[in-house]
Amino acid sequence: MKVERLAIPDVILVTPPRFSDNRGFFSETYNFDRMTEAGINLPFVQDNQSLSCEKGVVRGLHCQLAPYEQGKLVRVTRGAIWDVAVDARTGSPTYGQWVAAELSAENWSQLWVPPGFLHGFVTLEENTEVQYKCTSLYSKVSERAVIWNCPDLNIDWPIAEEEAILSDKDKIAPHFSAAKGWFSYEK
Ligand SMILES: Cc1cn([C@H]2C[C@H](O)[C@@H](COP(=O)(O)OP(=O)(O)O[C@H]3O[C@H](C)C(=O)[C@H](O)[C@H]3O)O2)c(=O)[nH]c1=O
Repeated sequence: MKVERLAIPDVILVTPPRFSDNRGFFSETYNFDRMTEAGINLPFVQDNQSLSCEKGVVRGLHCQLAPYEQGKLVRVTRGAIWDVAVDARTGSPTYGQWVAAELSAENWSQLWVPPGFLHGFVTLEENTEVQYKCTSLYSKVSERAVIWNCPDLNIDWPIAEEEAILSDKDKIAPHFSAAKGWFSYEK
């Protein structure tokens, strides 16, 4: 399995092997030993799947506060996304910095977004299906959001603001300054 630590090294891009033949393909999309070797070693308790019908759908930037902070292992089974992780851990040397990767059904890559990060993506194709494993259960009361195009973060989204398709909730999310103290950094 290909493993790449991104510019924020706690965020890891993995690409499991895919075995093709005349019938199609087979892939172990999650293997505990291989993911542990790659540095993704928290237990998962919930699988999520979302379908975004249009190109330009933006979901995020979201997280859940302790004790429900979530690590997420994100993959795309149809279409493509530009997946973003923002370091929200107060005291981190990369606090307020972001990394991104294109995940698609074609490249088969998965992104590990650790607890303490905000997560969001924009779809690059219509009818994009995203599946992700979470290390904590959903807790509506623990959910927090930061506006996707926050000027404090300066994320280089591959779409114009006017093209973004957002939920009502995401349209009114606060700036990143609201995230101070949400998470703390442990070396
Ligand atoms: C996240 C979640 C949502 N829901 C329900 C709550 C709403 O009735 C409905 C849609 O939720 P929401 O609009 O928050 O879905 P997204 O905008 O895709 O949120 C996700 O977007 C970004 C990319 C994330 O990383 C998070 O996993 C998550 O916040 O699903 C549940 O029942 N369980 C859940 O775990």
